[in-house]
Parts: sequence; C-alpha cells; structure tokens
Amino acid sequence: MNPFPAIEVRGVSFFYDKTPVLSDVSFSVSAGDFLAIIGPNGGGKSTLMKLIVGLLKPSAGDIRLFGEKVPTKKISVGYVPQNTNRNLEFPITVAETVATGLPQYKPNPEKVAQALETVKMESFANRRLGELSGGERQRVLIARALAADPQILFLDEPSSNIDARGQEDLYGLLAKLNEKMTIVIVSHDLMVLSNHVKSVACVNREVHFHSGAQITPEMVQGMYGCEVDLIAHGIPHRVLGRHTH
Ligand SMILES: Nc1ncnc2c1ncn2[C@@H]1O[C@H](COP(=O)(O)OP(=O)(O)OP(=O)(O)O)[C@@H](O)[C@H]1O
Repeated sequence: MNPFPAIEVRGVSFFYDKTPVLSDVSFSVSAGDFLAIIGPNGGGKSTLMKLIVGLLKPSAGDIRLFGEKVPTKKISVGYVPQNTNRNLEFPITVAETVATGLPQYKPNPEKVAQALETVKMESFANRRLGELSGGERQRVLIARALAADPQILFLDEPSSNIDARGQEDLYGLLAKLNEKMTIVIVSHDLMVLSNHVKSVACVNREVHFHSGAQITPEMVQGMYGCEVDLIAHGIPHRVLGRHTH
C-alpha cells in the first residue's frame, strides 16, 4: 500500500495574471477519502481542482498525488470537467467518447464496455452523445474518466443540470466507486453532499480543510459570510443551521 496521502497540497498560491485566486493553501487528503470542495462563486474551487490534476501550475508551492509531484504520469487520475454541454453537435458516439479516456488512446473495447456498465449506460453505447440528457451525458463522462482506471476521481460540479432523483443516483454511483478510489468533487450542493462525503474543503481564496466532516453552519458562515439553513436530506433529516436574516 502506498504510504503517502492521496493528495498533498503544500503552501500553494495561484494568480491568474496578477489576480490572486488562492493564497498559501495547505491540506492533505487520505487515500479512500471522499472530499467535497465547496465555496462561493469565484472562490477558487475549479482552479484548485485544475491545479491538483495538473492542468494549471501553482505560482508557489507544491502538489503531490500519492507522493508524486504533479504533473505526473505515474498516478492515474480521472477528471470530469465542468460544463459538459460543449460540442454536442459533434457526431461522436457514447462508446467513442468513453474511448477517448483510455490511456494513450489504445483501443480497448472491453474496458469501454466495462466502464459503461459501471455507470449503467451500456445500452447507450452506439447513441450519439448529443442526443443524451444532461444526467445520461454526465454518466458517460464519468465512464470516460473511469476508462483510465483512476486512483483518484475528480468531478467538477457533476450534479448541475441533474434533477433530484438523478442526483441521488449519481451520488449512489460515486459512493460505490469510492470503495475503490479516492473521490474529490466540487459542488454547490451542500444538502446532497452532506449525506455522502467524508471530508470537506471550504474554498474562498484560502482553504479550510475539515476531516470526517459534516457540513456545519460555522463552516458555511465562515465561507459565505452568512448563515444559511442547511437541511441534510435522507433519513433522518438533519437540520444543521438557521437563517438569521
Ligand atoms: N482562465 C482564467 N483567467 C483569468 N481569471 C480566471 C480564469 N478562470 C477563472 N478565473 C477567475 O478566478 C477566480 C476563481 O475562479 P474559479 O473558477 O476557480 O472559481 P469557482 O470557485 O470554481 O467558481 P464557481 O462556483 O462560480 O464555478 C474567479 O474570480 C474567476 O473569475
């Protein structure tokens, strides 16, 4: 077993041009964790995720995945980006979409079929991606990320455009995947998240990491500057805080 944390972020700062987005961020995530990155619009959540997967380079500091400095080819990472509604006119099938996630694009129809089966989309293999609903497309994009056998799966706002039932299905799928891999998810969906995740990182220029966390009113207040009514759905319902204004 790898003795290193799945993710280690040390003293990371990031600027877009001269605009500071993240300042001196440090935290680590254990293997097998299910981390939610939450925070207000523009707080730096997507930027943090792009830094961790190696799509952006920190202005300062150091990021490691299982002890390997990012970007690294030694650790297999799955990334499901935000905004998956682009290029829907492009005539690509579901199976072809998933195949683009295979390592070095080496053809592997069994792996594609297996990934589609995992997300329960095998019967859609020959359909065009553009014909699918938002929730179905989201599953295909998760299958695409799974085709690389990732050790860590990153998802940026996977439940936007998905109805309540679809969200429950999605989180059920992620819980199952979490038995085998570390999961990191960016979401605004505090209520759904609080039933599923194991730790929470609140991002608003700085990052506050809470291990084994429930999403508490204090965390939300510290992050958004106002208290909100948080109700964690599921059984039993948990009322986590009250609005004061
Ligand atoms: N490519 C870019 N060039 C310049 N500034 C950017 C770029 N991408 C994001 N930003 C800025 O960086 C800040 C953080 O953006 P980021 O997308 O990380 O926030 P976020 O927390 O994911 O927001 P949201 O919840 O709205 O998706 C924002 O102020 C945004 O305008």
